[in-house]
Amino acid sequence: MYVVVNAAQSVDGKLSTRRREQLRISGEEDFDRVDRIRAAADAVLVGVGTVLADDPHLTLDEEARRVERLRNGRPGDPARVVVDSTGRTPTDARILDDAATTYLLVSAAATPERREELSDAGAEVIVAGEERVDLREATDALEDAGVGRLMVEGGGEVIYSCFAAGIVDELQVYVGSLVVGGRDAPTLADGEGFIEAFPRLDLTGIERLDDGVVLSYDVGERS
Ligand SMILES: NC(=O)c1ccc[n+]([C@@H]2O[C@H](COP(=O)([O-])OP(=O)(O)OC[C@H]3O[C@@H](n4cnc5c(N)ncnc54)[C@H](O)[C@@H]3O)[C@@H](O)[C@H]2O)c1
Ligand SMILES: Nc1nc(=O)c(N)c(NC[C@H](O)[C@H](O)[C@H](O)COP(=O)(O)O)[nH]1
Repeated sequence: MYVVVNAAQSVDGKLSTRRREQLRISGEEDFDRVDRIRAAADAVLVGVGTVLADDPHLTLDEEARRVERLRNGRPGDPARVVVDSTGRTPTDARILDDAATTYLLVSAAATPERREELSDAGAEVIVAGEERVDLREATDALEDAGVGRLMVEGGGEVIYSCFAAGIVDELQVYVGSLVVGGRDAPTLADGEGFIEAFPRLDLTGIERLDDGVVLSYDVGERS
């Protein structure tokens, strides 16, 4: 499976404010770029923290659907995926509407009753891991379900875990021209943090978009 991570951050590396409210960092041109990455993916993944904070829909806008998906010969929207150990995704979350298939990656910590409620709400529930979701096992299961290209849209906890699991091939970061600050505001990679063997990146592109810049990287070995 090929995994591309995309996020928008402030110049000081924050994905949102310390209140974890959705913050518009991207401009129109950057949201169009995000749509193109979504369109090229078989599935778009977020953490349950993002679902609870933003209630995202994760579908394509009309233009991207028309131009990108049909051109790739794959009409419709990519699947949506939530990393959600205990199944905290609300059954009325926008991500569980019938606009596209939605996989909920839970762990053994999600009760059978909760798994059933989420299946009844329309989710395809995949169990991987004991406490937290085991991302390697879960992405293998997604690959078996036909997901060859996965876009990870955040948030910071999940992006860190994807790097820690060694599953990221490419990173695209939009750096918006603002300072958010706050030691408790989510950053591009939260989690425990690396203290040795850091993921090393090869810078493959720099592009000015709106008032900010898109940095593109291929992900190399940890060292
Ligand atoms: N600017 C952007 O591009 C962007 C993108 C997405 C989210 N956001 C923002 O990020 C914030 C949410 O990010 P977050 O870091 O709180 O949450 P997150 O979306 O990264 O979800 C993290 C949660 O997922 C669950 N989880 C289960 N297994 C896990 C595993 N193996 N690794 C990591 N998490 C696992 C845990 O409950 C954990 O708390 C919101 O404020 C949202 O607006 C910004
Ligand atoms: N690229 C990008 N720039 C931003 O300025 C911003 N705030 C996000 N945030 C990503 C987060 O995951 C959002 O929840 C989804 O972008 C919402 O997706 P929908 O529009 O509901 O499909 N992403």
